[in-house]
This record gives sequence, structure tokens and C-alpha cells, in this order.
Amino acid sequence: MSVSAFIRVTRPHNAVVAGLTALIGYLIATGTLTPPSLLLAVIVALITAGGNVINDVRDVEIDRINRPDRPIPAGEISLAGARAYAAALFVGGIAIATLTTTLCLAIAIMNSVILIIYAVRLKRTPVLGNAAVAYLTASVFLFGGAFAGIEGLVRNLSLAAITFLATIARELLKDAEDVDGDAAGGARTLPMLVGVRKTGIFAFACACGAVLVSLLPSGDWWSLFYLAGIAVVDLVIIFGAFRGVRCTTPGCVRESGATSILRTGMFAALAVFAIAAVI
Ligand SMILES: CC(C)=CCC/C(C)=C/CC/C(C)=C/CC/C(C)=C/COC[C@H](O)COP(=O)(O)O
Ligand SMILES: CC(C)=CCC/C(C)=C/CC/C(C)=C/CC/C(C)=C/COP(=O)(O)OP(=O)(O)O
Ligand SMILES: [Mg+2]
Repeated sequence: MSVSAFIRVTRPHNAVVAGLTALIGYLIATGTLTPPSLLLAVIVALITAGGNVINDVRDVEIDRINRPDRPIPAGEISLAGARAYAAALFVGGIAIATLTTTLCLAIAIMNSVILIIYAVRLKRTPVLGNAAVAYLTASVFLFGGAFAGIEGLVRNLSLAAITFLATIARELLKDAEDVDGDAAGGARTLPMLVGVRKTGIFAFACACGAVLVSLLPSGDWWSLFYLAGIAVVDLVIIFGAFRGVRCTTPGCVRESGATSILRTGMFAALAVFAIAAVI
């Protein structure tokens, strides 16, 4: 048992970026950051970390094939220890959320429940599982906006829609990459049902939807800078998703780099949103 394993199992980069994204959500909804809004980052980081840990608990058999280096399949953390750790992260996040608003607390509780249901069941449900991860990712912007009330949440709806569609596209392509390990672990995913090719086409259509919504005028932060920045990001997203379209095998999707290109595009979009909110 090592401290490093307990940090790694939370996927710290992912949790920290999710926390910072909540701040971007608040910034976009209000145009400013206040000291209490910093709590949003801590809550989202803790709940995302809890979701990542419980995911690795449930996926231990799949990860023995797909990701044997992860702390649980590698034997660095016991299953019982990881379960208790995930519970502590969720309870910590929800406890801090009681210091925010009722709307934020409701989202924090609902998302914690969805993260657990995802790990236990939804991951094995084609499309619905992908939709759950896409909702969770998009909800970070809604959570940030909700700290400014229902109006703040509504202001971030288009951002959430863009994120939802782009995340669905990437999650489907990740499933296409992982078909072999997922099949061995008993998961059922869209590429197992309709094949890699059709999954790639559907993912491309979702990416195109995200790009279309990203170009629609919306909110105070919409500017010439935003349009120029997002146009470049949109090209990266289209390029990444297009690389997945041509594939008929999991190996081809992995070699195409589609999911990495999409991740780069999504992080670049975050930067464009953050800068557009402050200039
Ligand atoms: C068309 C267009 C402009 C799309 C951009 C959509 C957008 C703004 C995406 C931002 C999503 C994002 C990076 C959110 C950050 C916070 C978060 C919830 C991260 C969780 O997952 C991040 C990453 O996809 C995980 O990577 P991996 O572990 O390799 O699956
Ligand atoms: C707004 C609040 C309060 C919380 C947001 C919670 C967030 C950010 C969730 C983001 C999406 C996310 C990181 C979900 C965690 C579950 C997870 C690790 C899904 C991916 O798991 P698998 O489908 O098993 O893929 P892996 O191969 O990466 O394990
Ligand atoms: Mg997993």
C-alpha cells in the first residue's frame, strides 16, 4: 500500500481539471470569480476522484486486460480499501457542497449517485453508459453556473450541450478501442453491437453536432476572439472524429489517434472558453 497508489487511483489530472472546469463554468456564468466559488473546484475534484476510484473497483477484471498498470489490478490497493476510499471522497465532496447552494448540493448528490450507478451497471449498457459520462462531464459547467442560481445554470446550457456531444463522440471511440478487454470483462458496448465502423460514423455525427452548437451565438462571452478560437478547435475536433470514421477494427481506432486528438481539442476548447469569459 503506497500513498502514490492512492493518489494515482483518483486520476488526479482528471479530477483537478474537472475542478478547475467548474470554476470556468462559474466564470462564464458570472464574468468573475469570488473566494467562495473556489469551493466548487474542491467539491468537483473530490466527487470526480470518488467516481474514478469506484470505476476502477468495478472494472478490476476488465482493467487486468486493458489497463493492468492501474493500482487496483496491479495489487497496490485492496478492493475493500478502494471502496472505503471512494465512499470517503464522495461523502467529503457532498459535505463541502452543503456550504454552497441547494442547487449545487442537489447536483453534487445526483452526480455522485450517477457515478456509482455508472460503475455498477450503466458502463455495461450501450449508449446509456456513454450518455451518463457525457452528462457528468457537461454537468460540471451546469454545476459552476448553478452557484449563481438557476439563471447561471441556464446561461451555461449551450456550453453543456457542446460538451455532452463532444464527450459522447470520444467515449464511443474509446469503446471502439477497448472492444477486446470489454468483451472479456462482460461489458456490452455500442461497437460490440453494431461494429466499429457504424460506431465511428455515429461518433462523427455527434462531433459535428458539437461543432454546430459551438458556432451558434450565445451569452456575454461570445466574441470575435471566441469565434476565431473555437473555429480552430472545431477543425481539430472534426479531424479527430474523422480519423475514427475510416476504421473497421479496434486496432485501427487506437492507431488513428482519434481519441487523443479529440481530448486535445476538448482541452483547447476549455482554454478558449476560459479566455473568452475574461476578455
Ligand atoms: C466542438 C467543441 C468546441 C467541443 C469542446 C467540448 C468541451 C468544452 C469539452 C470540455 C470537456 C473537458 C475537457 C472537461 C474537463 C473536465 C472533465 C469533466 C474531465 C473529465 O474527462 C476528461 C477527459 O476526457 C478524460 O480523459 P481520459 O481519462 O483519457 O478518458
Ligand atoms: C459536477 C460534479 C459535482 C461532479 C462531476 C463529476 C465528473 C466531472 C465526472 C466526469 C466524468 C468522469 C470522470 C466520470 C468518472 C467515471 C469514469 C472513470 C468513466 C470512464 O470509465 P470507463 O468507461 O471505465 O473508462 P476507463 O477505461 O477510463 O476506466
Ligand atoms: Mg474503467
